[in-house]
Amino acid sequence: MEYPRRATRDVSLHELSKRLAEFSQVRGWDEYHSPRNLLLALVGEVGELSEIFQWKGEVGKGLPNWSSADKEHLEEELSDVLLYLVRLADVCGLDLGQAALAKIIKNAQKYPLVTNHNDHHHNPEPKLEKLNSE
Ligand SMILES: Nc1ccn([C@H]2C[C@H](O)[C@@H](COP(=O)(O)OP(=O)(O)OP(=O)(O)O)O2)c(=O)n1
Repeated sequence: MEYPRRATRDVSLHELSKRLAEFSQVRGWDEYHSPRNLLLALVGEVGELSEIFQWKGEVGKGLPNWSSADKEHLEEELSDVLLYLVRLADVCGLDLGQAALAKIIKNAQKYPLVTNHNDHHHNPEPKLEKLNSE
């Protein structure tokens, strides 16, 4: 695949869930896709994802100097993690998209924005009360 890529349509977690359910069903894999097995598979893929960054030192945003092949490999491992995560939530009967939105709201309540009016021009970045209090 070439980089940078054209933006295409948005993909929903529901769509991924449906595609994964069908993928498993037609292969007769449903009995193996238990919550525990999927969790272990997820952790295994997180390990493979970590290997890509292992020993590299800090990596710049946008992955400067990475080859297309390296970026494609990263895309595949990120996808494996996402797909097992989405499948895990689905077989648990949970709506991961709604849960994640609810969690973002909860996070915002836990870490409210604190605007420092006196220092606005010097430091326009919003401060996190939680970090300041630590
Ligand atoms: N029982 C399985 C096996 C695989 N997959 C799907 C989900 C993952 O997206 C991908 C994982 O496939 P592999 O276990 O073959 O892992 P890799 O693609 O990482 O291959 P490799 O470990 O050889 O790099 O296939 C699945 O849903 N259920």
